[in-house]
Amino acid sequence: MLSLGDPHPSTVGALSAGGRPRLTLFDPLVVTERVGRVSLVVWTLSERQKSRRSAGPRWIASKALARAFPGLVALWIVLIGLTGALSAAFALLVARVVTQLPRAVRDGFDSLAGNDLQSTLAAMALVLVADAVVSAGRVFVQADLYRRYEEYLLARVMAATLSAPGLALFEDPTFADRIDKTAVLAREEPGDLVDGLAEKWGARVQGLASAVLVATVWPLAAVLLAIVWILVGRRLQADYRLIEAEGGSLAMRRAGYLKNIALMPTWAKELRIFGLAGWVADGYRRHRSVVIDHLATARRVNRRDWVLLLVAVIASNVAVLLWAAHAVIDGAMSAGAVTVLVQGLVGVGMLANQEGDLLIGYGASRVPDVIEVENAVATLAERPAGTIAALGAVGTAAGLPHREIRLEQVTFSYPGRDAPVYADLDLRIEAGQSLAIVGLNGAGKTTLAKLLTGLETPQGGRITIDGIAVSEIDPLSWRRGVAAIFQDFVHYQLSAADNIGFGAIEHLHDRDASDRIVEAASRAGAGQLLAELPDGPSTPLSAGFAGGVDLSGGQWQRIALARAMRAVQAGAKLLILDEPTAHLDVRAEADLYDRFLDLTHGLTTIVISHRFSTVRHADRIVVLDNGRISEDGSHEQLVAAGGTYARLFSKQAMRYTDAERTS
Ligand SMILES: Nc1ncnc2c1ncn2[C@@H]1O[C@H](COP(=O)(O)OP(=O)(O)OP(=O)(O)O)[C@@H](O)[C@H]1O
Repeated sequence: MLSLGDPHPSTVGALSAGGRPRLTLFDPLVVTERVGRVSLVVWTLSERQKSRRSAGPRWIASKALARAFPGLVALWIVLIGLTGALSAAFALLVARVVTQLPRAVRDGFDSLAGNDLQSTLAAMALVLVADAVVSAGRVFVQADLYRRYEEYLLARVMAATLSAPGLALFEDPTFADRIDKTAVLAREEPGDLVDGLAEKWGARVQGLASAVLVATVWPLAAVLLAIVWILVGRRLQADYRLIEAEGGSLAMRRAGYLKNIALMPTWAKELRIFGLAGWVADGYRRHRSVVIDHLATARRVNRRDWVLLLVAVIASNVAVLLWAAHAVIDGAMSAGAVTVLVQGLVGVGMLANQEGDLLIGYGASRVPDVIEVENAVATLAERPAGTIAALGAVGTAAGLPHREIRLEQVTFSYPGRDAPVYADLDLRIEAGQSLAIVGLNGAGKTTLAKLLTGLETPQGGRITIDGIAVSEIDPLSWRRGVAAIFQDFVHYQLSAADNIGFGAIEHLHDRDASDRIVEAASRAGAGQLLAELPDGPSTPLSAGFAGGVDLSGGQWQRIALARAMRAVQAGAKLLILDEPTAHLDVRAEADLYDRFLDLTHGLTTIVISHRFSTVRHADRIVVLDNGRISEDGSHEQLVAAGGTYARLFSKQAMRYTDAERTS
């Protein structure tokens, strides 16, 4: 234990039995402290209550960090603690030098006092070396923890969102918001939590070490200063958290969204055409200013507290210094004790440091959402018992359907929507046949495709494939047997080969993969397109990449069809195409359908389309109207029936004839 020479007896002597300074000069402060004590306690409790309410994410994130890397976190805490201890030790040694130096100068450096001084200087050198080593270790461990924590969290985010078995999670407004937030995490720096914690706890340890220094001279002063600075810190923290709680973070998100609109090339066309640039810039400024206003409001609302706290800080520091000066004049306090006291006074203010809090809040803000999404995914992923039994010894859905797909009394509503898309829908789709689904916008055509692929689960009734309920089939196994291209298919900013090869990802690196991709492309009418790309199938499909090209809507559609064809090559037996020819010109569409029967021979195909030139090729057509099947039959049968189909068909046919006449 390092001692300070002999400041203590005199210091202790400066205190009365009750621990109160005997100097009457400080009585007003003590009185003020007593008068204010009750209100300060009440205020502290209410602040604690407030901060506890918003401390959730911080606590959850810190717990996640500690659980993920217990060893590294323990080492990091020890190093932070050591930094504080070493700085306190250094301050004590400085005070010791101040005490020993005059005696050593008086008696000479070979004297006993000189030897004492030399030992103290050697100890200081040791502390400095130890501090350098500990600080370097801390920086290293912290950087490592930062990187590992980010990787760990991003892996959790990706695992959680990617393992969601269907779309239910994305379509539930509560979870859609959460998923949005977790996705944002990938672009942020969640590791800031580590830096924030280091900053916050580093400051606390330093402040505490300084308070201990003050306490070695005057314990009551240490307690008083610590309380005042902690209250200042709490006020600062409450102000920052007020911004978060009262819409500051929402405004930040909105500002971030507008910033993305302004900077993303995909938005560039609309921004210019509709003249939205000014609106975006204004909105961005407005939302940013909300954050600043919140801060200003918080400061205004708490002005009285701030004045009180400032007075308390100044008064307590001045009081302690005056008391020290008085004690020195009285000869009751040594130079060493004064040195310790002054160093402690400066450092104890670190207890109010809240810089880390913002970083912690920033780094931790999304973690509860990640956990919520994980929990929701885990609940959704629980499959009913009997999955394997239902599929028999094979245990796979590949190759199905052999017989039929059947929807029995299917009821389905989207979360947050009152009206069901389907109520008691019955439909039997014969295996090996082509079925076209038509209907007005919003009739439920795409929803049907989502239900058949198991992306959505009906709330009532059941969907069976050869008698096995889709809900009982492993979704991965089922989807491997389905080739589906939705209206909003993904334009992967990757090579054309990857865009097509993703139809059978498990064969992407097969030796004959390139040949199969070229074959799938030519079956989908994209052979020439592929051949004309600057670098053939290896060409990136985005001008944003070196050597890349942008495709037209129709060209993208051919690539998507080629992707479906690649899945069919790999064994998919159900082909679902949602508006497959919407972007194709009339000739390309006719060309595709000339070969369509050939391409889809033996497959169960479901085509959703508004184009009757596409639809009429199907073996069977059903008309969806308000979630019900209103007409069912072949093109000829439905035209002859003279219902909705016939009416819509003749309207479209007339439009085409008019268009042909005028062209
Ligand atoms: N994710 C969703 N969340 C809530 N409602 C949805 C969602 N997707 C679709 N809907 C609603 O469900 C109904 C059926 O939509 P669906 O996309 O199946 O229609 P559609 O017949 O394919 O329409 P379109 O011809 O315009 O593509 C519509 O009323 C639509 O607003």
